[in-house]
Amino acid sequence: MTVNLQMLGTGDAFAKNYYNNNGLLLSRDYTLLIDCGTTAPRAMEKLGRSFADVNAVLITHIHDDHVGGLPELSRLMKTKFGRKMILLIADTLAEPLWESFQKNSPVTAHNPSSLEDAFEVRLLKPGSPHKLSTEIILELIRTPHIRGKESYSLLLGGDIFYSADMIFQPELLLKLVRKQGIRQIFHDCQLKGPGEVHTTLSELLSLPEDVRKMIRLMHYGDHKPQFEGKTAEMTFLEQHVIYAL
Ligand SMILES: Nc1ccn([C@@H]2O[C@@H]3COP(=O)(O)O[C@H]3[C@H]2O)c(=O)n1
Ligand SMILES: [Zn+2]
Ligand SMILES: [Zn+2]
Repeated sequence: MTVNLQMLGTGDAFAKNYYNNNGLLLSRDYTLLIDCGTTAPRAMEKLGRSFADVNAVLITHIHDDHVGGLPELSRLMKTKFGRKMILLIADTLAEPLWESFQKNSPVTAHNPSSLEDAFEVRLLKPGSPHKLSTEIILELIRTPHIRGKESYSLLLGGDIFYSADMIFQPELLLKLVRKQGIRQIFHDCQLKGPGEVHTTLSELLSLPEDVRKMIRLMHYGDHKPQFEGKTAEMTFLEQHVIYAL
């Protein structure tokens, strides 16, 4: 049994050469879209994929590069496929997501009247494993990004960590690897300048070698080519490439 990861994009919020950092978790009987930023519909088109083949969309936090494509996704599902997409979201994020959804929606006569009108909403409890299919089990872990706003990274299958946008958390990463048997880490990475709300490359380089070996970098800026060969054992996750997990 194999689960694959294909990123629709690996760029940060301002990247022009990369689509937003959104991913498809692909298994034999279930496809999960992780985040749906403004560029997600275009990236799906570019990959020749259809939202009709996605079983659910999971949201990590409320920033446009992670949720800006949801109004188009909802509209497409209703008009083209006559149904609603399943939306998986931490219970605490449902209200702020609805506010952002309304802000990102063009005004039409058929705008949804609630999040439940736009999606089949499934609220997830952070800190508990959720079995989505025979091969996909995930848990939301709250991680810091913007002060006062909740954001959730993902534990996939108990041995993979997929960061939401987050401030560097070395203790968490060491605990996941040393105590919880994590063997792969997909991490957001700000390559230049102070991190502020993201983890920087310098911070990730300060981790021990055995942890660095597990890390693939994502959510990077357009200057990424300048950093090839400068990330020690860490490798860049490339958009559109299919990785076996
Ligand atoms: N100068 C900036 C810096 C950041 N931002 C927003 O902050 C968000 C941080 O998380 P993100 O998901 O990378 O998206 C960033 C921008 O929306 C912004 O809008 N302007
Ligand atoms: Zn982001
Ligand atoms: Zn963010």
